[in-house]
Amino acid sequence: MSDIVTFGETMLRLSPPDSERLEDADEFEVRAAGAESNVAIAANRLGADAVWTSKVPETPLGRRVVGELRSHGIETDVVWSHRGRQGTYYLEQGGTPRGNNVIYDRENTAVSTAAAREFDLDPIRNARVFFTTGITPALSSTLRDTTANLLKAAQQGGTTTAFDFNYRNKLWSPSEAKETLTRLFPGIDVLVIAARDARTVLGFEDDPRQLAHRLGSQYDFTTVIVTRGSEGAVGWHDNVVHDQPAYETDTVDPIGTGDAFTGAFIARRLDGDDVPTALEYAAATAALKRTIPGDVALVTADEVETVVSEQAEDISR
Ligand SMILES: O=C(O)C(=O)C[C@H](O)[C@H](O)COP(=O)(O)O
Repeated sequence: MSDIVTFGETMLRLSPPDSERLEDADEFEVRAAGAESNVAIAANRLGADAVWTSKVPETPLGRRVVGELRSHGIETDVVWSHRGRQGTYYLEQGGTPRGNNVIYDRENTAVSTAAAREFDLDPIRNARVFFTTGITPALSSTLRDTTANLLKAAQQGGTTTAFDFNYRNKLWSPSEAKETLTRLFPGIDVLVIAARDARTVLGFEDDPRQLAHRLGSQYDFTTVIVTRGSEGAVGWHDNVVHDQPAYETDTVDPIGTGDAFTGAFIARRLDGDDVPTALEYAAATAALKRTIPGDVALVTADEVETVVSEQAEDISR
C-alpha cells in the first residue's frame, strides 16, 4: 500500500536558458513537468511513498519522462501506448514586466485517451491518498470521465481524495471548468484552490478566510486550502481557519511552487501533523522550490525543517 497515488499528464518542459526568447533560443533545457508528478515528488521528498500513474506513449519521449520521474525516487505505474503523442510545453521566463509565458503542445496525446478500465484500480483503492488536479479533466472528454471514475474508486476504497483545482485558462474557459470541476466536488475530501481561481472560475469574491470557510461548508470537504501566492495560504479544517504566511525567497523559477506546497502538505498530514503544522512545512517547501530550476521540488526534509525553524543562513559550512 502506498501513501499517495497521483494521476495526470506529465509533459516535457522545454525552456531556453536564462531569459532568452523562445523565438530566438538555440538551446532548450528539457525536464519532466506535470502537476501530479510534481506533487508526488514533493510528497516523496518529505517522506511519503509516492506513485505516479498515467498513460504514456511507448516512444523515446515517453520513456524519457518516465525515466526522469523514476530518477527522482517515485514509483511509476503507467499504461504504455502505441498511439498518441507525448505532451510538451515551452516556457519563456521573462521576469518583470515580460512575465513567464507557457505554450502548451498537448493535443492528441496518449494520456488524453486514458480510460479508467485500462488501469488496475487496486493501488488507488489501497492508497492512503489519491491526488489529481483540475488540469486532467481539462485535457479531453475521456479524461473528464476518467477523473470522476478514479475519484469514485478511491472513495469506495476508503482512500482520502485530494484535488488541486489548478485552473488553466489556455486549456478551457471558466464556465467549462466550473461545470466540470464542481461536479467532481462531492468526490473530494481535501481541496486546494488558488484564491485567483475561485474568483475567476467560481465567481467567489470573498476574502480568503471567508472563501475557505464557505467552500468547506457548502461542499462538504474535510479540508480546504486557499493559496494566495506571495501572501501565503489559509487552511480550513474542523470549522477552524488557519493563516499561513509565505516564507521569504529569492525566486529562480516559480513554476511548480503550488505543487511543492501541496505535495508537502499531504506528506505532513500523512505523517500525523495537524493542519497548521502541515501548512508551515508546505509553505517552507514552496519557498525552497522557488530557488530551484525546473518544475520539481528537489528539496530535502532537513532543508525544509531548517526553513521552518528559521535557521536558514546564506552559507552552510
Ligand atoms: O500547467 C500544467 O498543465 C502543468 O502541469 C505544468 C506545471 O508544471 C504545473 O502546473 C505547475 O504548477 P504550479 O505549481 O501552480 O506552478
